[in-house]
Amino acid sequence: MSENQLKEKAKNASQNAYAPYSNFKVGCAILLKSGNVYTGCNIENASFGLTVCAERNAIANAIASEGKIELDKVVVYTPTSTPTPPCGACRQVIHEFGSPTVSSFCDSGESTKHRMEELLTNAFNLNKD
Ligand SMILES: O=c1ccn([C@H]2C[C@H](O)[C@@H](CO)O2)c(=O)[nH]1
Ligand SMILES: [Zn+2]
Repeated sequence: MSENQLKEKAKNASQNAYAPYSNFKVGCAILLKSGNVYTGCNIENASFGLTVCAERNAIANAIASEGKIELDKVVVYTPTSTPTPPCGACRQVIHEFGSPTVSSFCDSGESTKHRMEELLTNAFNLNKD
């Protein structure tokens, strides 16, 4: 699936966001190495800390359907005038499932594209022996 098709899916997913507190509806589409695509939106909670981002919900959706996953591309839509790459928590969770490209786009049409290593340098890993 093309980057533009992934953008369309991410923006569509944002329409399902539950964001009554921030009114900031985010959507995410992820392309797996398997070739399949999953989406997610942010889901807020009255207990603010329980809010889950669009990116992590997309990953949860993929794992619920496929079990083991490997991320190829992550595309995020935010309702902003400049592209907004994922928050730190999402970067660490994306890192858990591969080293995808991460694209962010917004309402101005502007977009950014980063490799995971740029977004999360020296990532935390459990290097047990
Ligand atoms: O990477 C991010 C950062 C924030 N949000 C959501 C969480 C919250 O509902 C709203 C404002 O922070 O945006 C995401 O979906 N992804
Ligand atoms: Zn996040």
